[in-house]
Amino acid sequence: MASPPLGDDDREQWRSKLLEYYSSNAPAKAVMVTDAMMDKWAGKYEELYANMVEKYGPLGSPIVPKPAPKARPAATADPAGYGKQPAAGGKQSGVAEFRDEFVKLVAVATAAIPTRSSEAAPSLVDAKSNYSANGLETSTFTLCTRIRPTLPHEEGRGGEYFTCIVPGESSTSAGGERTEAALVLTPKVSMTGAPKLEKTSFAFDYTFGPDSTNDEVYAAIGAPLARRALAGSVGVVFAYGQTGSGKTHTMNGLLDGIIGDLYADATAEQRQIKFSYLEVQGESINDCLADLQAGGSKGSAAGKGATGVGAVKIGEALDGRVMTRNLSEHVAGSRAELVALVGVAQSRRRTEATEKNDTSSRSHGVAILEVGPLGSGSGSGLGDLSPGRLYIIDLAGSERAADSKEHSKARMEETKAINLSLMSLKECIRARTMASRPGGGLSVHVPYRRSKLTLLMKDVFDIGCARLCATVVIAAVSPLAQDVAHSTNTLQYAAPLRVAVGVSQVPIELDPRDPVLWTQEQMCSWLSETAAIASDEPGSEEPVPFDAQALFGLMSGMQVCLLAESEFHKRVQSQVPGAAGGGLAKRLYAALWMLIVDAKTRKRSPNGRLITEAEETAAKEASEVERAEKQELWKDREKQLATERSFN
Ligand SMILES: Nc1ncnc2c1ncn2[C@@H]1O[C@H](COP(=O)(O)OP(=O)(O)OP(=O)(O)O)[C@@H](O)[C@H]1O
Repeated sequence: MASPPLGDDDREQWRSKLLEYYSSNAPAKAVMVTDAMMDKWAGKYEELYANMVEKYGPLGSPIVPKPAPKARPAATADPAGYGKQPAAGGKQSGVAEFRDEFVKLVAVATAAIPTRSSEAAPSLVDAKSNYSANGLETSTFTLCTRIRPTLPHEEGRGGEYFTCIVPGESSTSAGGERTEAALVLTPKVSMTGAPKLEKTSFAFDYTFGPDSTNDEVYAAIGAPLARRALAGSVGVVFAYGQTGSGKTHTMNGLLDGIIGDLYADATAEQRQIKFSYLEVQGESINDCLADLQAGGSKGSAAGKGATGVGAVKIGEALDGRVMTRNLSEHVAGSRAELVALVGVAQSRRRTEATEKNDTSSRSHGVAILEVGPLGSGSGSGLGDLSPGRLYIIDLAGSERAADSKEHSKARMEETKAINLSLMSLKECIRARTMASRPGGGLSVHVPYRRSKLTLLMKDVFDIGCARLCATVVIAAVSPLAQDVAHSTNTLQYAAPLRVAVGVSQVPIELDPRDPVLWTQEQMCSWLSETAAIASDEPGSEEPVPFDAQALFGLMSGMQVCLLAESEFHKRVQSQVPGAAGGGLAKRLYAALWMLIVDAKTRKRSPNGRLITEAEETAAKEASEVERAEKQELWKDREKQLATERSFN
């Protein structure tokens, strides 16, 4: 006969039953059957038992309870923070339900924006030209945004596929500087359930709207950069934004136009155009043309992906220039050759289908064009013009955590690497912007060495960089409400980078003690003096005959600083053979190295002025005095406290 069911007041019998249950189905929890627990559940033992069965299964058939889902840390797949903001709309916000109302509200809001003149965009880069106090042309930053059109497959999809980002009004400052806004009309559903638009305006040097063509973008950005490259300066243009926002479309248009202009130039015959293409994936850099012969013909099998065949090394030279090792350069004799090279390089870039783009670039693609005179002594009449360089950078698109949720582990890692490098790019942009503000300058640290991508773009971020560099940043955005959070994020980060003409440039005081800046004569006289001092040192043999002019006479300070140590030794020893020459070369090279390091680490005030040694010593002494005064004050205070305590 079955024993009668236990009543809730059979405390000890319930205790045994619970112990038996836990020992069978969840042994680790058996210790929880204590008096306190029995007290807590007094009168409700039946309910407690039922809860246990639901959680751990019937007696003798344990089930393992599912752990509570853990929130995925944002840093894993979304370090750029794109996933933090909820997308506009979605089921929660109800934007899609009010689509028709929102479309009407956007139409009303945009009707109020004055129509723009139909003139083509001005040459934006030239408009930013500026001259510093010493009369030298300064580097420029030009900041644009491009709002792509709604794509055919997005038309008629309903829901949140409606436009909410448009070109806004243009305005001209008292100083005559013109800006153009990108207007974000974020759809929101109020607490009372009413649809409303939240307006945010971001100022750019120029806003290219959905109707702007690649030709228009080229005329404003590409043509002036091509002219500058032909004149021997450096230009960098990069686009960033969400995946599928139109970066590749824009950069390809720019590259096509620039190539056309370089070969259409009247002096094209006397110039040599070299092309390289690399892709950056996290910390790996791959040469996309590694297996091609110089003429563009194909060699062995191509290495796809940023490993193996075309692995490129990147670092900084003594004079601060960014140097690449193992990156092939291809001389393109004609426009057709260059177009073919570009085609090969781009076809090798890694692409994948993403939530937003079927052929999404999953690496940062960097096209480098070098434009120089056709070899020395060619009679080109181009003189000693140093080669111009253009970096045309098509960044991989950022993805929100929500958009990458279906990715495999490898793709998640890839997204993480892309977002991390974009995050360090953003940090550099932010720091560089702060440095451009009055009072910012050289005291702001721009962490461009933190990632390979930003190191490659050193000319853009190095505040102390003496090279003339025209930088153009294009913030690429989708116009759709569906993407509004991500687009706002892109605009938000880009907009502060716009710096007014005349404000951005910190006049850099040239350091007369920096050997990189010395003339041939200065370098030769320093080498002669240092060699004489070296041979006067105690223990040195007879003074060694050393003629710096004969060895380094035709070289500028920078050229001598760039010599490899072995080459430096070879030259000195060609004149002073044996151990004496070896010792001299060693001492001279070490002294030169010290000068370079000193110059690189010399302190400057926030306005860029060099701090003299006397000032540095005075500042140090002043801080010692201040510290001593503080210590005295502190001692007085302690005495006072001790007295107060003795009274109490
Ligand atoms: N201004 C434009 N006019 C017409 N079509 C455009 C425009 N911008 C982008 N598109 C189209 O949108 C799609 C996505 O553009 P694109 O591949 O350039 O995006 P992306 O930002 O480079 O994306 P990802 O970062 O994923 O590589 C392409 O089909 C492209 O042709």
